[in-house]
Amino acid sequence: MPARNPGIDLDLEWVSKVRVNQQAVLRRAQQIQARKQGKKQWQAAWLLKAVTCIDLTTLAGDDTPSNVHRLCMKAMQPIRHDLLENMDMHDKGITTAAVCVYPARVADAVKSLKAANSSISVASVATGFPAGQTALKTRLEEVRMAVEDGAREIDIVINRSLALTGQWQALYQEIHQFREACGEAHMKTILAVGELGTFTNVYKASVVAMMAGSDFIKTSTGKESVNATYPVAVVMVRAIRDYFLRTGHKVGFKPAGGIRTSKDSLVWLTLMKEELGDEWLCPALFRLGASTLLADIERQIYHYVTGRYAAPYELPLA
Ligand SMILES: O=C[C@H](O)COP(=O)(O)O
Repeated sequence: MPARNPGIDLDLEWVSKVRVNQQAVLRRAQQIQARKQGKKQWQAAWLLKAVTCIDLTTLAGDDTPSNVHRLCMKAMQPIRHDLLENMDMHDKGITTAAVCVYPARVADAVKSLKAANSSISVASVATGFPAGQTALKTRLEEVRMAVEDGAREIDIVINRSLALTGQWQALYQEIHQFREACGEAHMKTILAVGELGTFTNVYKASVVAMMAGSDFIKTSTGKESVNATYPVAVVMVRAIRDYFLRTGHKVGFKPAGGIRTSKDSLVWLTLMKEELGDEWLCPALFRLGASTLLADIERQIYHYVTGRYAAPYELPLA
């Protein structure tokens, strides 16, 4: 893991001067999407890289200890052993980066992973996920409880109301308090970009979140009507780059919500490589928040190894 982002004092001058060129952002996003992707073994290698960056997620009202247990087992062995063996990758320790669950399920995930002797991180959403519309005291307590239960990563949601009304100082203070409540746990800050209205607001919220000490900035909860899109990602990764150039602190990026296909994952990796460079292409600085993406990646790997697509019973997924 690179050194954590300690944050900096709120720089309101930087925030107030931001203007985003919408046409340029849309053009850049189109260029990235249009890039030709590698085939065969190159594609398979990129897909395995994507697997190692997944926060394998379940965030459903009907989550139980047993489906969280299955999720953990899948995170530990994300691709069928014989397929990895065929690619000579079976002894490379390929797992997903983390599992991501609701706070009430953290203890279940920690227990399952510990029993299996796994060091995969448990991440938990918190702070009134997904809307963030509960009292600050409650949101802070939720972070502390998830950490106490063993979460090593906390995905907080921002108070969109503060961002939409331009209360950047109040937003900075809230995020700063969440960071303190996280203690040693890494903090990913979810901007819920689909509810921020403009690219300019997305850029402003990104830099405020980083100034307040976020280790990652994350696009979405997966519950908004618009989640991770490439144009919005261009705005966020440019903010990460600007923050790095000004402060020397590296902040990670996590697109999440609606990322379902292998092709999507390849475009996300391309975006990171082209915008932030190879250094950001690792689980310490890049995550894909996804509940169903892994199924498609495993299917594509199966096809690469066997030359045919698997029947549903051949690749059971958690
Ligand atoms: O943070 C992760 C997202 O909630 C997952 O969204 P998804 O179910 O659309 O993959």
